[in-house]
Amino acid sequence: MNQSKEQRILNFVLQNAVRGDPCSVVDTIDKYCSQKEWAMNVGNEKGLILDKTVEEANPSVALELGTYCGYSAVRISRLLKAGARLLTVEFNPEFAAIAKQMIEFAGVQDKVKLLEGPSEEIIPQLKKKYEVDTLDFVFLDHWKDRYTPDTILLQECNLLRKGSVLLADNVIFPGAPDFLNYVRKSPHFQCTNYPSHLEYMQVEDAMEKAVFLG
Ligand SMILES: O=C(NCCCCc1cc2cnccc2s1)c1cc(-c2ccc(F)cc2)cc(O)c1O
Ligand SMILES: [Mg+2]
Repeated sequence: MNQSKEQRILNFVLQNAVRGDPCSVVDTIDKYCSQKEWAMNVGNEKGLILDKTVEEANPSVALELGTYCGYSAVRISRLLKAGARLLTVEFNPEFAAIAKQMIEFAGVQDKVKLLEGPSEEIIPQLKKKYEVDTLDFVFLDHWKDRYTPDTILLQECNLLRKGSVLLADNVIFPGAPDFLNYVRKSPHFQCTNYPSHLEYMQVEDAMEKAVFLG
């Protein structure tokens, strides 16, 4: 049975990155995906925007929607302070299995909890089943048409507090126009746009930061 692209990315990391070194895992995925096979990791250009936003938020509890191969889970968790944790949600079992191995190879497994399932099922379980009070940081990188309903669901589940930071990938390409409309029109969010490019391509993209005002 021939391998999936995601399995080839993982194998390249296992053979070329340094075990226990998150930066080498991130750089090795970027090397593979820019030189051999494109894949939907946030990439290094938008990754630097993600890094700065995470460092500024300095979250104790972070949520990522859309794990994929674990690139941004490794990228985010390497910046977390002692005792802080990242909950990352993936819908596709094959991707989740790859991400689990990627996270363990990077040595960040103690900071990351990988949850499998659709966001609309997982979000309402965060408080009781996963002992979350409120979320300090949320990275939206899953189905683009779920950004808005899941932002509303996070509010309905009382998971946001004054100052909670949402950062959304791909608001230009593939695009999340309804999300941009929603957060920019809402009196409950302070928004900032960060123009960038689609990972590994020269196509325009952007990230949107939306800080919850309570
Ligand atoms: O679709 C994208 N990401 C989402 C896929 C994850 C599906 C999930 C749903 C779900 C539901 N609940 C919980 C967890 C999850 S994970 C995506 C696509 C492109 C792209 C694709 C083609 C192209 F030509 C140019 C860009 C670039 C990107 O950076 C992306 O992020
Ligand atoms: Mg993305």
